Amino acid sequence: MTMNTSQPDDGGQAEVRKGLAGVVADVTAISKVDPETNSLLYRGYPVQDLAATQPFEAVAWLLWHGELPTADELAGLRATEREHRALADDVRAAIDLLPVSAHPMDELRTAVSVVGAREVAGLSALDAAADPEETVARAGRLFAALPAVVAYGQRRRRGLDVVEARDDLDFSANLLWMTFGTEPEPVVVDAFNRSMILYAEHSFNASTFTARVVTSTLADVHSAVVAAIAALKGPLHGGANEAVMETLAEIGAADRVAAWLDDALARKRKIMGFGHRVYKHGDSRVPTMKAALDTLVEHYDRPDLGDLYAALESEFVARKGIYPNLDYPSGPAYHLMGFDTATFTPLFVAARVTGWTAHVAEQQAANSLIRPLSEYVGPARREVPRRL
Ligand SMILES: CC(=O)SCCNC(=O)CCNC(=O)[C@H](O)C(C)(C)COP(=O)(O)OP(=O)(O)OC[C@H]1O[C@@H](n2cnc3c(N)ncnc32)[C@H](O)[C@@H]1OP(=O)(O)O
Ligand SMILES: O=C([O-])CC(=O)C(=O)O
Repeated sequence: MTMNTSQPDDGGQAEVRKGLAGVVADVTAISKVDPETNSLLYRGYPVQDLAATQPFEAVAWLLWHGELPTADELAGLRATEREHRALADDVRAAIDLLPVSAHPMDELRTAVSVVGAREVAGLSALDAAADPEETVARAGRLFAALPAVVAYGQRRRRGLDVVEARDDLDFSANLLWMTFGTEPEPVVVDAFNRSMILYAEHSFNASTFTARVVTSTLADVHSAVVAAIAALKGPLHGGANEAVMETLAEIGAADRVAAWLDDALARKRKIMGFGHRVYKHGDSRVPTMKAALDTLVEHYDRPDLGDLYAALESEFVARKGIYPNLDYPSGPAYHLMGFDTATFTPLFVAARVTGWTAHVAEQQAANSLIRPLSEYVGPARREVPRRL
């Protein structure tokens, strides 16, 4: 039999790329991650410049439409966002069926399922898929609805009532308001807005790729987002921002870092918030988020947390040459803002839903079913034994 490298099941000649590492799976015009120049561009714009100058809503529009919005377009997006901010009764009822101890990522996954079922009720699966334009319209409504779910989750765990959305606040300030029920301070809103922009998009990461795989079967955008949330929950991906805070709490103080690391590395523990599949010399977004964290450390007068952060970073980088990723500064930043640790990854969802849905629309516009091959390594063909 002729060996054929494109048919690995036939002869084991294919190169297997474990974890698809280094594989270019498709083209995208949404973002460019360049580990060589340590840069990240959204539709051509450096992310740190967007974080310094734009409201998150404008970046959402940029990801969906390819250009920054005009004043009218931004006003239109903001009007839609405000219109769909309230916690819907069916979403609240579904969350209330879950145990209060449920992880908020599970609440969020459930909430998106409920919204999705409502959005496409009465449509066949084929019609539910929709076109990129309708997908972006649905994405706008979902983006607007998620902050109420995140806020309700944290408040429900704390035994507190829902706080109604406020029309006079932008996306970031309103999310903080609905979570804490207090007037958000501008310095906190600014740090939070930057975090949303930095988290919004990162090419073919695991959750975005998951969303594209689901989309490639012609499933609808809410199905793709449910799957993406599931992928993001894992601590090797979005769940790392929670794990960072657990690590910092476990260490406790800067002077305990060296001994803690001796033990953790001896036990081959992964140090959460460090390392990245693409960036091997540092994450392009960390300096911007670290600057936001520094502002919060000063604002809340928590130099102890700043010292602990710096000590773990310098000790781990010195020992392993592995650098922090975005989750490392985001975890303590969200902690200082007052979010429960379990709420951190849902905040990531509130941001990344923009990137995911931009990818869903891009996949729909030039679709091909995503279905790689595998190299079979199980038993050779054999006869089924006769029943005794
Ligand atoms: C928003 C995001 O999703 S960013 C990523 C968030 N995830 C984390 O912070 C979790 C911790 N980090 C990791 O687990 C990894 O760095 C990943 C999964 C992010 C990237 O992994 P990969 O590119 O597959 O690198 P891989 O896991 O093969 O690591 C290469 C080597 O560095 C080590 N390494 C990588 N990251 C870490 C870490 N955080 N702590 C300890 N060792 C690490 C690995 O153990 C491996 O060592 P080995 O060659 O001796 O076996
Ligand atoms: O790109 C990745 O592999 C992980 C990710 O989503 C990010 O860093 O924002």
